[in-house]
Amino acid sequence: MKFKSPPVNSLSLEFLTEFSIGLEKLENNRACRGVIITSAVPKIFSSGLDITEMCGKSVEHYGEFWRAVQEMWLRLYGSNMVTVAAVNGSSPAGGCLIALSCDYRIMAENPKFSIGLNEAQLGIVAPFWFKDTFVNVVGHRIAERSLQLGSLHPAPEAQRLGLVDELVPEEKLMEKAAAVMAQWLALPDHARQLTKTMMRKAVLDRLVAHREEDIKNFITFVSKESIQKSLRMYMEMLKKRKS
Ligand SMILES: CCCCC/C=C\C/C=C\CC/C=C/CC(=O)SCCNC(=O)CCNC(=O)[C@H](O)C(C)(C)COP(=O)(O)OP(=O)(O)OC[C@H]1O[C@@H](n2cnc3c(N)ncnc32)[C@H](O)[C@@H]1OP(=O)(O)O
Repeated sequence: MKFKSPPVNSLSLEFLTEFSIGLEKLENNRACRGVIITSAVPKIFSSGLDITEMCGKSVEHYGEFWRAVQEMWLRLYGSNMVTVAAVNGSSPAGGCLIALSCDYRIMAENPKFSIGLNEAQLGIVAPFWFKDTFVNVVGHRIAERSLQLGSLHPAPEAQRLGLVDELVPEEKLMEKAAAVMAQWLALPDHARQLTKTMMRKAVLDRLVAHREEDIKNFITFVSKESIQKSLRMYMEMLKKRKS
């Protein structure tokens, strides 16, 4: 799957819906045992959740949007397929969540590309299931420090922390991803799938059990005037940085 929503592959409601439908179709296709996720937009894997979806919209819209974010994660993190992220550009916040939800992460070895859960920098809080996914990849201490600081880690640091599994030159990224996929697909599906479920089930079940409460929390949180102000200021900062 190649993300192609220029300029920055931000995860809008429409993008998330299409992504989830795409994953569902592949999941239901018995001929498909694995998926490599990458980007067709130069230098950007995904800029994370589309901030405009969280600014100045109705309570109903926030609810619909957050359900789509949850749905995407439940499908990807809970997928029976082998999932490999070929991270060929920067990947903040929701973009990082997508990579973290895969079975294996390969990143282009460009120090200008960064990845991490930077929510704290926007004045918002990564939800518990973002945090759980992160902890399952890098461990509690690294996740705690990185989340509190809202760190975006340049590719070499991301590899040192275990946030990505390996770095390769950008031109070799897809070749490497295909080799990793072949290695993982060499195992019997049922054994690999049951093992994956065993490792991820508790974290998935926790969101399933608290899904409606999580949506309510998101709506309450994002509707606060102080949070709206932080998000607006962040968007302005992005625009100023450009000019
Ligand atoms: C205790 C109670 C707890 C309760 C908790 C309950 C719920 C939790 C609540 C909230 C959690 C919400 C979770 C959010 C996770 C997220 O994903 S937030 C998004 C974070 N993303 C970012 O910080 C990335 C911002 N973008 C960038 O850093 C850069 O754009 C880039 C990706 C590095 C690319 O840089 P580049 O120079 O190439 O491009 P530009 O910066 O010029 O951008 C082009 C264009 O795109 C716009 N844009 C960029 N990112 C986004 C985005 N994420 N959403 C929307 N729009 C984006 C940018 O503004 C430019 O627009 P233009 O000026 O109009 O051209």
